[in-house]
Amino acid sequence: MKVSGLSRRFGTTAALDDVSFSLPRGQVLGIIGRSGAGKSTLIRCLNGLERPDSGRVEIDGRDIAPLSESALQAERRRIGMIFQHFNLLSSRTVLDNVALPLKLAGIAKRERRDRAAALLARVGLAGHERKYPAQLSGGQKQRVGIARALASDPVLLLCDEATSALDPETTVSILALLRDINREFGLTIVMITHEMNVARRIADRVLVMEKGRAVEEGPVRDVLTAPQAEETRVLLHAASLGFEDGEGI
Ligand SMILES: Nc1ncnc2c1ncn2[C@@H]1O[C@H](COP(=O)(O)OP(=O)(O)OP(=O)(O)O)[C@@H](O)[C@H]1O
Repeated sequence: MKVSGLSRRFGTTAALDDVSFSLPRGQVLGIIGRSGAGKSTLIRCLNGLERPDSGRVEIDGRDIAPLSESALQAERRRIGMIFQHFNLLSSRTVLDNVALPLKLAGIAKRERRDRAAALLARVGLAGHERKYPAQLSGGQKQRVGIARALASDPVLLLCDEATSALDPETTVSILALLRDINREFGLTIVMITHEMNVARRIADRVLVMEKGRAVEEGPVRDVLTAPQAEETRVLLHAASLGFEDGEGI
């Protein structure tokens, strides 16, 4: 994936200001920044929900920024997404939640049920197929979210604060699952988080955002051990104090 010169303004606010980075296929990128830094706007540009004012978003060599709405919809099928609050359909069973993207893609019932069941087994939820989301723990709900995101066989998985609603132990198990899936499927993952410790556990590379700008980008080890930007040092300091709610620092 390659992002170049991405900018997006809302009135006088530069939510994204000339952001560029690239990520080799199969790697995990952690995007870190405080509240308001531009992380959500960036991830929305990566899945085409937000149109940038300028710049390119190349996924598998194709710029998605200028695509028509219908072309974008097709492109979005290759991009999986998981969310902080899971976004599951409460009136559908776990199996149906995972099978839904396959239904929308026109896959026959038998096949989509088989594939959904296999994905649920892969994320550790065999035996839970007929339950409803309300009967699951937060970590189990996120496992359903991950299975659903994988259903359409994506080339890119976007994670929007995917562990922020989970307790520390569950966070560790979800990050481990995402790391396993990254390795097993060679899936490229972009994860936005306000927690340095989340990036530390899973990312190959880290991008630090501040006020719409990418102030630092590099291999996770370099960024953690020899931070170049003041904002990176502030975020690392907050993490070392075990105090990572971006509102407070
Ligand atoms: N639709 C919008 N209309 C107006 N301003 C917006 C809009 N979306 C984002 N902004 C502004 O752009 C800036 C970046 O917001 P963004 O939500 O991308 O940051 P963030 O890093 O994701 O923050 P958080 O961690 O709180 O979600 C903020 O100043 C925000 O107020």
